[in-house]
Amino acid sequence: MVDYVKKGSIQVAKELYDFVNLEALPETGLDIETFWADFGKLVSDLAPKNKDLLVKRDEFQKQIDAWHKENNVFDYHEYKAFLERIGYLEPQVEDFSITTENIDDVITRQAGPQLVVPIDNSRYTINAANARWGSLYDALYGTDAISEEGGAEKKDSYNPVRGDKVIAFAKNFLDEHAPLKVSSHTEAKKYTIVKGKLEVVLKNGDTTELNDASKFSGYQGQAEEPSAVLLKNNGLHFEIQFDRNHSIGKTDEAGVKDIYLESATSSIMDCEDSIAAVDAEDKTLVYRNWLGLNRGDLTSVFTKGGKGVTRTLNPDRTYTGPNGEEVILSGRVLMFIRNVGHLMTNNAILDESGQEVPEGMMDGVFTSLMAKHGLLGNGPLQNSKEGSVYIVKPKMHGSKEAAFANELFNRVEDMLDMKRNTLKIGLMDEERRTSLNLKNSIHEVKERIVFINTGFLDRTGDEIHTSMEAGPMIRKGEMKSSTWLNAYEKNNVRVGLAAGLKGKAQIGKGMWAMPDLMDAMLKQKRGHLQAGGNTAWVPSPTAATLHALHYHEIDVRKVQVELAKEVKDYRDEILQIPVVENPIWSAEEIQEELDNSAQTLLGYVVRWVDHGIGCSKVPDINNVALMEDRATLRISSQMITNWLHHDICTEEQTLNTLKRMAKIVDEQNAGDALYRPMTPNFDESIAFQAACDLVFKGKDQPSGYTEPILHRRRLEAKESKHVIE
Ligand SMILES: CC(=O)SCCNC(=O)CCNC(=O)[C@H](O)C(C)(C)COP(=O)(O)OP(=O)(O)OC[C@H]1O[C@@H](n2cnc3c(N)ncnc32)[C@H](O)[C@@H]1OP(=O)(O)O
Ligand SMILES: O=CC(=O)O
Ligand SMILES: [Mg+2]
Repeated sequence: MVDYVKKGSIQVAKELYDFVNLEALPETGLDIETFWADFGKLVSDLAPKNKDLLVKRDEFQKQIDAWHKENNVFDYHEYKAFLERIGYLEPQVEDFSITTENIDDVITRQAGPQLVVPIDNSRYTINAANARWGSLYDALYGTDAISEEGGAEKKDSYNPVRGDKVIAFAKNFLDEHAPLKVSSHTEAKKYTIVKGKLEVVLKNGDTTELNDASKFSGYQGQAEEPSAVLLKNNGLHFEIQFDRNHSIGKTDEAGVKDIYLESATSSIMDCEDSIAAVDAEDKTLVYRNWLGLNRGDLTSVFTKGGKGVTRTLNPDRTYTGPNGEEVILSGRVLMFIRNVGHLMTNNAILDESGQEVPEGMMDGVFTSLMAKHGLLGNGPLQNSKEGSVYIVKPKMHGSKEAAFANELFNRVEDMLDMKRNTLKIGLMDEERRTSLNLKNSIHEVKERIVFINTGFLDRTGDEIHTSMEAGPMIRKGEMKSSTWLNAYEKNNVRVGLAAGLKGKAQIGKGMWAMPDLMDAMLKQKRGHLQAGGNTAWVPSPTAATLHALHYHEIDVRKVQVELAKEVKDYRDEILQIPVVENPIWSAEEIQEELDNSAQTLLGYVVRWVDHGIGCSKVPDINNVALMEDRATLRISSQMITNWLHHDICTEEQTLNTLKRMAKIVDEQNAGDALYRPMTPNFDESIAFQAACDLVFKGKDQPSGYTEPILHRRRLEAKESKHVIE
């Protein structure tokens, strides 16, 4: 039973109410009574509009379903005309340019990795905030970016053969991006600063300097024996660090102990798909962490390797510049906060008729309130130098929903006494109706937009669900190379550039969802920059450091200049539905696809429902660890639902597959003492029931979203004490 406090027209769960009154409102200049009265008014004014937008989504889906049922023979021109007629495809607004102001340099002047982190985990969240800088040596040594061939295996103790490979890679990086006039960094014996210039004494006694002296940006320590030299390339910094007493530094003739890269320039603190927040208790934790991040005083105390660790936010980094001036660089990422979308409600607050209020409205108000502490400088650190708050809004369908977000943000600014457009918006392009109407959607938020991003995972889920009645979908692995997806990626960049995002806003690319495959990421993720993305998502700080290498290789500003010349309307390609007309899959192929989706689905859902963990590394059937979140779950559940609906597989086969895979997932988790197996009593496992719901009731889920089922089942698990803390 939730303990509520009645406050005017609304009821607020006591835990959240106390937190807001005692921790969040003090020092903001806002009055408690006025705040809650304004919140009640906001809900009564905007909740009905929110509801109407969701009704519109359902109406479109019903119309599209009916059209496919009536039109067995697909005629593209008729299909498109139908989408225009019902308003799903909107008439496009005239050309325009965005006018956002007060944007931090990270967005306007830098291209770099964007790290996403579940905000309910303070340890990871602080780590993400500090991931602005990362050790290249560690990132290479600890991952498959360096192969184990030739005796370079990772061992319990330091393996010098592997270490040498790491150093060779890193010195090559220096030669590529801060080359010397003569010779190579591998030949360096000493680095010194002479008359504001970097001088390098070589092993043969000669002295050389940087090919491009302007890359030298500062140093730490003494000019004649610096402890770090700061360099810059393509707008990103890196440090060569020296210590002749360090275990690595003493093996290097120049005393180099590491190379530190500016890594994640920005980070997304996620209240959405990577967390499980279903009630006031969970939401309070989320908001409390965000408050600490904005004040700069968030701390996490934990045990690692048998040792107690207290993790705090890093300070800025200070250097002496080439002319003796002080140079200060941020020690932390620029933080965005991803709110939830317009779909869900949460029982943390009830409206005048006892209904749960829209969770997106709660997030809008509370995440902005917490950020106000940063704007006012209430703590030791500040996020934005420009006085802006960066909110990512996911899962919006079309321009009317973007307009609604804008209206909500206006109202929140008024309520929190913030200047108009203090709240910036990152618009996720991850639903079909937004991709098709992207220009109009950007137009609705043109004074506050700071990023668009192709959330291709949710977008794939929406692709499957929207065209559920069109036929059986191609296999999951084929989606990435399909016509619609490639056109969607290109369209996002093209529309963004045409709307003037270059130099004003990020054009972001999606997540690298294989956190352990760093070699593959190094080989593939430069494609995001070549496609015009000036940021792209990574799942971990290590991935951020390695992905940063791509931004040294490629100057995205130049790529964007070229891409901006292209004039093309991709919407006809985006509308190519990825169905198979005459499926000829063998029984083995069908079973393989089912096994694959069922395994990752169960592996993710069991941790969500029983443990409240919203983002997990789950092995697929080939034992590759995949990052699973609600968006990947949306794909796997909708995939199976689609094949069931089109009789590619049977209910019995699917249930048997789920049961068989549950056993495998149980075995994979056998080492976890807190794990609650799904087998053999399937009926008693709430997690297994959730998985079945997602698949067998998947067709009826709004836009194929997984949140309604997950939330309901997690609440059930919490109530029945099936929860594992
Ligand atoms: C479609 C979408 O919406 S994508 C966006 C949602 N996805 C995400 O947010 C992905 C975020 N990533 C994660 O949650 C995690 O990296 C996972 C779940 C994928 C893997 O987590 P784990 O199995 O614990 O990772 P692993 O054991 O390899 O590494 C743990 C270490 O890395 C750190 N770490 C891992 N991921 C992150 C992260 N995203 N941010 C900060 N630190 C991280 C941890 O803090 C920990 O270090 P510590 O012990 O010093 O604290
Ligand atoms: O939010 C990201 C996605 O791919 O979905
Ligand atoms: Mg998404």
